[in-house]
Amino acid sequence: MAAPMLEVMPGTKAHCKAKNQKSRLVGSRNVDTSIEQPGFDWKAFFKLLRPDLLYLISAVVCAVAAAVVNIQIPLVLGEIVNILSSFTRDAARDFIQEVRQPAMKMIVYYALQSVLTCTYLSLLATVGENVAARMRTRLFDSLLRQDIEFFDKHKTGELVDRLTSDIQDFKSSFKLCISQGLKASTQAVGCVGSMFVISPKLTVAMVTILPAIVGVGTVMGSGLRSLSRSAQEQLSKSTALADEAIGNVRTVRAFAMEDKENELYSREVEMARRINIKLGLGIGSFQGLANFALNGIVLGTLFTGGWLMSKQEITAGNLMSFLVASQTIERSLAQMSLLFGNVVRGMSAGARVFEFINSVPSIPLKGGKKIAFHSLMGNVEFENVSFAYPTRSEQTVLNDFSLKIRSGAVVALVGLSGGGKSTVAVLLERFYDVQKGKITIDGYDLKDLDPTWLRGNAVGYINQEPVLFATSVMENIRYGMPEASDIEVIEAATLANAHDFISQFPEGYNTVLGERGVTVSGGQKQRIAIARALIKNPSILILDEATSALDAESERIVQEALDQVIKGRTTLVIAHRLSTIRDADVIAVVSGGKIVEMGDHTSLKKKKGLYWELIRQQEIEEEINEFQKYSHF
Ligand SMILES: Nc1ncnc2c1ncn2[C@@H]1O[C@H](COP(=O)(O)OP(=O)(O)OP(=O)(O)O)[C@@H](O)[C@H]1O
Repeated sequence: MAAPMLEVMPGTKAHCKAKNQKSRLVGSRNVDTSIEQPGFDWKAFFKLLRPDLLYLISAVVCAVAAAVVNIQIPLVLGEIVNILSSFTRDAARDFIQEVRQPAMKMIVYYALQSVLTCTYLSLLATVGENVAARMRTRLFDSLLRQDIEFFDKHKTGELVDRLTSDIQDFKSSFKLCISQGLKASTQAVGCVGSMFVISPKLTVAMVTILPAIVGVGTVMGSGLRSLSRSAQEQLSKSTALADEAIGNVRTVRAFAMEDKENELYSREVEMARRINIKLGLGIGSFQGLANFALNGIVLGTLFTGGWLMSKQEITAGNLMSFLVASQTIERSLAQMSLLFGNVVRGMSAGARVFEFINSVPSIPLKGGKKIAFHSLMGNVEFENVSFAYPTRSEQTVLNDFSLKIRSGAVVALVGLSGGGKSTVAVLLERFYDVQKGKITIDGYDLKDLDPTWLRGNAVGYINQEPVLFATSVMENIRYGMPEASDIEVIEAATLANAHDFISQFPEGYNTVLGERGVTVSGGQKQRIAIARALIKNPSILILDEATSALDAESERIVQEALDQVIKGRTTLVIAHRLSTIRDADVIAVVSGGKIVEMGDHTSLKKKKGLYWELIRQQEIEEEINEFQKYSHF
């Protein structure tokens, strides 16, 4: 019977657009500022700072000392002005003689100030770099220890952003805070003190208006802080998007999605731009208002000071000193207001970094029982396991799932897509903990076994798309057992049917693979991955669709390698192509998170159940493939 045909007229466009066309960004497009932001963890920060405490204290002392010297300068300046003005009345005295002492004092202060500035800046640079490096390594360490669930929730770009720009922001804000903030605040306080000595009346008049200015500043500040957080979140989002597109550039190219990706990225960047402009306007207004207030103070000082001078209460030199001191305060406060935006940014960046540093995974990497190699039999059992992925807790993937794999047996899991086969594999690796029931190896609950031992020694995992690293073939295989010798690497490669093709590379085992191993074919990549899993000599092997991404010839070669390596090991094979599992001791058919049929190939085929259906389906697919292959003749 002829298949019904869809007639397409020339020039007709098929419109199959979804009603609400969505992108891969849906659900994460808007910055939700209502989400509670983490507070800055001072305790964790001081812990990081502790090794450099001596440097920091020295830097603080030098910064404060430089500020104190700065406070002295207006006083000496006042002294000089008083001498100068006395010469307008009585010019017969020796000017050099009288001005020498305050001038020398001034030179010493200037020299001291530059030495102190150089010292505290160098010390601060050291402390800043040390703290940032410590922060980076702690954060990276903490990220690598997080549950797999954590990586389901966070995008790679977002995490990389915390490692790079957040730490950079925090470091520069920290350095500025000490170098400029501390210096400026000491100067401001010190100058207020010396102004009080010069003229209490004038100082009191000036200081009374300060609380109002500080109050307005605080209110504006808290608004700017939350805006700054939103800006950073949004920027992380756009970085995550770019990271995903660049990291998967082949898929982007294959679907000709460059323009679409660019459009998506531009949209996110546009949002970041808008928030940042808003933030810039906020910081600008803040600084503008601060400048206005400070200039008002200068004018007020001149006015009040002039009035006091007219009443002979202060001298011209005193007013000069007062003005220079008030200008130093002005400069300091202006510096502090400039610093403000930076500190806001730095604090929220730091809070975000500490949030991840402090995040404790529910499955620790280490701790628990290790079964000695010679007594590890490899009996695996799933006992009434129920499981839902934490990010989708409402969807039960495994429902009262039970499966027993005796030591050395090859058990194949087959079934419809989405039935939960790969989930069985990731649970055996303990990437997630089950919510009900238990999984045991040789009778030990997986939760009582050391996870590092489990993944590093007991279980070998090979999946459909193994990821290799951008290093040599030798190092990629050694990744399975870092202490392995070159000979052991070659032995593993030989067992995995990989030695011959590796030897044919001009640089053999030293050939460097591209990022994620893009410079080798799928079949070669798979065999290197098999060697990498084999080198740790695991007792239990999981082959998750290990050959399904390969063409027929590569599949045959890789299958040959796998046949070799599964011998004597408990093996869980997850497969779509039923032809690859004909040698399995037991075939378990999974559907709806349960095993619905179990037996060997012949018995299952006789039952005419789901397995039989799958075989029929595959035969039909193979027929269609064959037909398509030759249809062009
Ligand atoms: N990390 C995850 N977070 C949330 N849900 C997931 C996750 N991984 C898989 N799922 C969901 O769990 C269900 C089972 O997926 P699983 O990968 O185990 O199926 P499968 O039988 O191996 O399918 P296939 O044969 O297509 O690989 C699916 O509905 C899938 O969408």
